[in-house]
Amino acid sequence: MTLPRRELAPAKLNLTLHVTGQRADGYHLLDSLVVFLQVADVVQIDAGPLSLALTGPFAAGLAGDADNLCLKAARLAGREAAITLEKNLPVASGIGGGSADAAAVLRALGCRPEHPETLGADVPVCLEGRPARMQGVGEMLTPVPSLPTLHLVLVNPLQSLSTPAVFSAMTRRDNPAMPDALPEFPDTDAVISFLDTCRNDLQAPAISLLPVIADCLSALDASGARLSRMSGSGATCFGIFADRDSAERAKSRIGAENPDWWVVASGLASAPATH
Ligand SMILES: C[C@@](CO)(OP(=O)(O)O)[C@H](O)COP(=O)(O)OP(=O)(O)OC[C@H]1O[C@@H](n2ccc(N)nc2=O)[C@H](O)[C@@H]1O
Ligand SMILES: Nc1ncnc2c1ncn2[C@@H]1O[C@H](COP(=O)(O)OP(=O)(O)O)[C@@H](O)[C@H]1O
Repeated sequence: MTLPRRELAPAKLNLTLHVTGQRADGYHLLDSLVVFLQVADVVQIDAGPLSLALTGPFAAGLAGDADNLCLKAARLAGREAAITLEKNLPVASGIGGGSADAAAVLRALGCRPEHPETLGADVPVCLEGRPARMQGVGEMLTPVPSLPTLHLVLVNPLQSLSTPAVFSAMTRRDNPAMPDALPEFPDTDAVISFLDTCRNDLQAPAISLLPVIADCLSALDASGARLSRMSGSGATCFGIFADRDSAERAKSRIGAENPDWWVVASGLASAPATH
């Protein structure tokens, strides 16, 4: 391994998130179409004893403590590493930043642990870094038909929401799964037609706890999104736009009208080079 080594930690987006049941241990069974975005944290690994330095706009949202998922990942890999994390993604926001960071550290260290899910339910899918259907509690991954270029805008109100609290606020836990076979996605219309038949079952409970999420979705709709939805347990919402220009215009408009929100335009990430 040549050092320093730099690895992107792309944001994870749940285009769909069906909650289909609950295990005896309380964890919920999911059926989710997951993609990865160009917007990303960045992990750098240098030689040295295990340490973590934080930079970037959301560094202050994280204590650089032993619980950081970057350090947990290096410990799981059994490796010493001086890690620098550029934190560009808002923390605890439904786009898997912590899981993405852990996966990026494992990729940078060339480590494929047997049980990456011990770091978090989203770590296995982030380690793959490719669009996937994610089932079980995150451990069952199936590759999905290739996706067209998507023009997305992400909106987060920068108010925190606890993942366990959102799961607890669900009124129904045995919702229908996605169809057994996913369709082909030749273009954006095909993606949107399919997504229109799907849901994020955590969206309504998240809005009941944090009503501003409904305002994020309305802002995306009012700015021309062809589809808007929440990702993960929130609070980040995404809109799919017809082309790059309309996505950029929507980003500028929503950002100008809501200066306290995090608003970015992003396409899909390419799959990680190192694997
Ligand atoms: C909901 C999802 C969907 O992709 O995304 P995020 O909102 O985190 O981005 C993930 O499954 C989250 O995965 P992750 O963030 O790794 O969850 P964990 O830290 O393992 O779990 C946090 C807590 O959420 C609840 N939890 C989580 C996952 C799951 N399938 N069922 C649950 O009930 C449990 O109470 C658990 O203790
Ligand atoms: N490197 C990290 N980046 C983000 N969160 C982290 C990290 N390490 C630990 N955490 C903790 O993990 C939790 C989940 O954060 P994150 O993965 O960003 O959100 P989500 O699971 O909603 O997608 C947060 O409460 C945070 O304190």
